[in-house]
Amino acid sequence: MSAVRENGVIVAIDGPSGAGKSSLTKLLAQRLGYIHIDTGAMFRAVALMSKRAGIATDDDARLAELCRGLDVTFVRDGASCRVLANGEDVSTEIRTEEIGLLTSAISARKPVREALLTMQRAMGAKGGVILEGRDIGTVVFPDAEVKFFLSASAEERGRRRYLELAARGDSATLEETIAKVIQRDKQDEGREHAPLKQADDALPIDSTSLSIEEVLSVMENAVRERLAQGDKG
Ligand SMILES: Nc1ncnc2c1ncn2[C@@H]1O[C@H](COP(=O)(O)OP(=O)(O)O)[C@@H](O)[C@H]1O
Ligand SMILES: Nc1ccn([C@H]2C[C@H](O)[C@@H](COP(=O)(O)OP(=O)(O)O)O2)c(=O)n1
Repeated sequence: MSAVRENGVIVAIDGPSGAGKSSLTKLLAQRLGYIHIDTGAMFRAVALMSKRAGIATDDDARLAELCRGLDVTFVRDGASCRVLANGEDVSTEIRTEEIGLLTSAISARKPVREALLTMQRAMGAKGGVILEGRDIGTVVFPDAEVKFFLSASAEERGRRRYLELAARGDSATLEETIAKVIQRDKQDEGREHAPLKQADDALPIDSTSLSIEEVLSVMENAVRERLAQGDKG
């Protein structure tokens, strides 16, 4: 394991859709005073911009060009965090189910992964960060000091998404939502470049029957233990 970096350790949180990555990353970052990097939001921003530009999901040349001209940044807004694509606040627009599925397809393309990999490494290099995504512990920061692989059953993840959608007034059924979660798992696990998979040295957490508080406590303890080891780790 590498020594603790300038601003603290790097924490990697990977796992499938609906496992609780975003919620836990946000809470853990608050507890530790760390920066939260939602890499899914970065891929979502690319997907949104590609849709607006009418780029086909397999047009690697145009996707590469799009990524070259795209700057994705995060700005804090009270307790929440806004996502800016070339300065435009796209936080709400990137969160639809349609963009979620498109993102899953776009994020399988090599030029998109390469462009965002460079951005993510630059954002996290000094430590004091938590990155959440699919390939943080395996590809982006294989030397991250603390790695979690957060999962839950597809039924439970679908149920959580369904509740979120219903609260937003969306009419999707529970069955449809579970089916979409399973479809996204297949796409994310089956792709050639940086597929979703658990790093060998990640701590697996199955949140199916754990509360958010319980998961947070496991994660916080693991990070604090690593910090207490300091440079000896
Ligand atoms: N352990 C948990 N128990 C119950 N609900 C949870 C748990 N973890 C997350 N949730 C809820 O599930 C939904 C999806 O969580 P989210 O953090 O967006 O997952 P991900 O980022 O992995 O897709 C949210 O509504 C969140 O509040
Ligand atoms: N590091 C990452 C993060 C997300 N992705 C892809 C795979 C996912 O299907 C989409 C959307 O990810 P996001 O984390 O925003 O999705 P959920 O909130 O888990 O539903 O992006 C990726 O390939 N690599």
